[in-house]
Amino acid sequence: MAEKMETLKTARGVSKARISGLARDMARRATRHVPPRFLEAYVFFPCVTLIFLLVFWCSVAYTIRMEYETAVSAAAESSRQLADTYEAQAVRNLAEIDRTLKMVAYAYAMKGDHALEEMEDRQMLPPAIVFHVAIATSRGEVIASSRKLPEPRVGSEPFFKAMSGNGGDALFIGQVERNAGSGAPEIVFSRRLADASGRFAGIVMLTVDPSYFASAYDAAQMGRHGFLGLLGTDGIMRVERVGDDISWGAAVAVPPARGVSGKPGVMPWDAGVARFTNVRALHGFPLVAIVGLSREEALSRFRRDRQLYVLSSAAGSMLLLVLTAILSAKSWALARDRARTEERIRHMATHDALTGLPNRSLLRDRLDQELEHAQRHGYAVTVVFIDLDNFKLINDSLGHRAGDELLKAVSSRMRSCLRQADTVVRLGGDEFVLVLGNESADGPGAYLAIERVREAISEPVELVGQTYQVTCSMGMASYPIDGNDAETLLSHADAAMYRAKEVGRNNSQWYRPEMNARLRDRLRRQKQLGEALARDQFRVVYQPQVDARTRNILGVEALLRWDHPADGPISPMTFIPLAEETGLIVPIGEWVLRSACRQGVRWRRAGLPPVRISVNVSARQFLHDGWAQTVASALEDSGFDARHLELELTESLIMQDLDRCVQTMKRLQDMGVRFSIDDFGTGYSSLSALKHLPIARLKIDKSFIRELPQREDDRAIVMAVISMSRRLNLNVIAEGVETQAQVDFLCENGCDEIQGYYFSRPLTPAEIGAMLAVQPTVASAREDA
Ligand SMILES: Nc1nc2c(ncn2[C@@H]2O[C@@H]3COP(=O)(O)O[C@H]4[C@@H](O)[C@H](n5cnc6c(=O)[nH]c(N)nc65)O[C@@H]4COP(=O)(O)O[C@H]3[C@H]2O)c(=O)[nH]1
Repeated sequence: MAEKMETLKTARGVSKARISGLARDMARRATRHVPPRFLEAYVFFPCVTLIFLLVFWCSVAYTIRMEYETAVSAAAESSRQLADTYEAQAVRNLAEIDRTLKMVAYAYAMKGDHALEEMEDRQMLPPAIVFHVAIATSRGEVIASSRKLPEPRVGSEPFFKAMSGNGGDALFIGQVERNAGSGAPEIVFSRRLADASGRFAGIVMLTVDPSYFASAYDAAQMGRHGFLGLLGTDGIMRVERVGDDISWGAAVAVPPARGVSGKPGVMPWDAGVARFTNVRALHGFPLVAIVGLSREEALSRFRRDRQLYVLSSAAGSMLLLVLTAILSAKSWALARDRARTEERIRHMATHDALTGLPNRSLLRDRLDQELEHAQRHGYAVTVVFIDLDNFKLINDSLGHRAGDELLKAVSSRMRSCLRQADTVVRLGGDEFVLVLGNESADGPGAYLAIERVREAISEPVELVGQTYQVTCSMGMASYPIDGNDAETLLSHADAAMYRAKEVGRNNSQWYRPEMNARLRDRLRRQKQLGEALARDQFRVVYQPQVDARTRNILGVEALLRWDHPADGPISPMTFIPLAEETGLIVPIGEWVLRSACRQGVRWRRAGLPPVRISVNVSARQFLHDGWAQTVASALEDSGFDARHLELELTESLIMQDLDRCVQTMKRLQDMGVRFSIDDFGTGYSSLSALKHLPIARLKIDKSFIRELPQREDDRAIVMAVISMSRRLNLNVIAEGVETQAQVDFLCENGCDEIQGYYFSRPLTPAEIGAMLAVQPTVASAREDA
């Protein structure tokens, strides 16, 4: 039974503890699986993407570089091959021209003036459409020409002058000149003619259009900006061709004999256009062949490919960046949600779900921090244990929802009357702990704060439409006086709180060393109390309630006794509050009720007159669901007449929840059960409320009887209660009557019944049986019945 009670009592606490345990577990698990920050997808993806893009663009740059070098070397190679071809072609053409001049010179020596005519007839001359061959005398008169047009005199021409002087017999290649007759540009190749004695006899000339030497220009290979040219070693360009443009006569510096260019550059004849240029000195001729390929054209394909490559790579990179951004954004959102969930779980693990206050698991952290701070700066820290006095009752009677409302209200009041730096913790149930830090060791701060909290808690609170007042018991322990560490301070504050409860609730107690021993005792008692029912250590004694006039026993009050095997009899004043607090009063009270009912039946069966039995009922019992059912079952099981059963309720019990109380009372009244109000005068019963209650008797508390008849105010109260009962048509009984004077006073003032040591102490059932057996009549009891 005790176990069952403990289970009932802690059911909510356990489930809350289990929830917060679960939350802690979830928090642990959640944090255990959290990857390091750099492995979070929203960091990892961009990093991997950036590294990938870096590598990718390095490889793009490398590939472009390689492509460029391939394109450059291909262009250089192409330029070299073209130069080879051009060189060979130019040398062949020049050699042909020179051979023609030599043949004409020979024929002139053999045949005289008709040599040219004869060679022409024999088709020994190159095609006249391109080449013109002529012979001039030593005076410069043209005496034979393959050209039909009359040849001008050439005596003044530079080539003639050059030949007529000491020119030797080498081939002379003139500069490009305009023909005096036709105006067409021409290059004159000439050789010296000598007479038999070797004197200058004239010259043989071959003129050709300079474009003849540029005809090798192949636009398919050289593009529109390729360069093809023949440069005289005298620095005068004989012909140069760029695309379709042919020109001559430019004076440029003569390049090295064999210039091979692997790289593009701008040569003196290039007019700013960079080219892959190859220069070849023509063997045996005073000429240099030049071939140049425009860099722009040679690398245009590479440039196109490069652009395409860069654009497609950039597009790919952009796509990748966009995808990464989307993934990262999603992952970031997920991570943020997860972080919020973790935060929520962490909060759940460290805070109480109902009140939002820090819970037990955070208490140690906060307290340790405060102590560390206090040790460093010489401050005091006060730990306050708080337990609401009537919480269990309100929770049981008004329901959990009202209990929750009360806890929330109390929590926010406590929070609002403390500093931000102070900690308010809900341990579970109706237990709270305050940690008041930063107190100067001898200042009044903690006292004032504790008083503020006590007052705030006891402010009236509205629950299910009614106003209630809740008080609390507080226990305090301070660093450094009462302990140096969290463990000690908490246990000392707890012990002080228990002391506050013992002293009578609604008060606060500072820790004193002897409290610990008391607390240990109390816990031991609590455990023993839980086992007492099962070990059959309880018994019930009965105290007679006698008629004030006739002194006949009208009823008996059932009073519980606990015979502890080791400690002897234990007073109900000690163990009943403990049983109420732990909830054990419910099964214990039921046992008393059943015992009393059974005893009543036993007396009847023994042939004794019927007697009223009053049973004390505590609030927790009475407001417990199913109490009426328990009474009905006790009556039925024992067969005791309900009309002889009286339940003693206290004023405070009734006032806790008047409506509910009235409801239960009415149900029991319908069965025949009666009620008396115990300890009348000690509470604050509303008289108008009493009028509506199905009450048979008022019991004047013994505290008003003790000093009767001497004390005036007690006299006044007793008389007032008796006269009020008269008016309300209620029976009055005085308890704790010990003296004749008290009896006289009560009788004189019309008290109906009397209970007290004056007549009898509480007795065993057998002793009561014996008393009843000798009693002449039990008129009142019978009347009542
Ligand atoms: N000084 C003095 N005292 C007298 C005199 N006559 C009777 N008493 C004592 O006064 C108490 C009367 O009970 P109570 O007011 O209901 O007060 C009771 C009642 O509140 C509680 N109690 C006892 N038995 C039960 C029980 O079965 N159920 C519940 N709920 N409470 C119980 O324990 C309290 C104390 O019970 P007890 O120690 O038995 O103390 C009894 C009784 O022994 C007298 O002339 N002078």
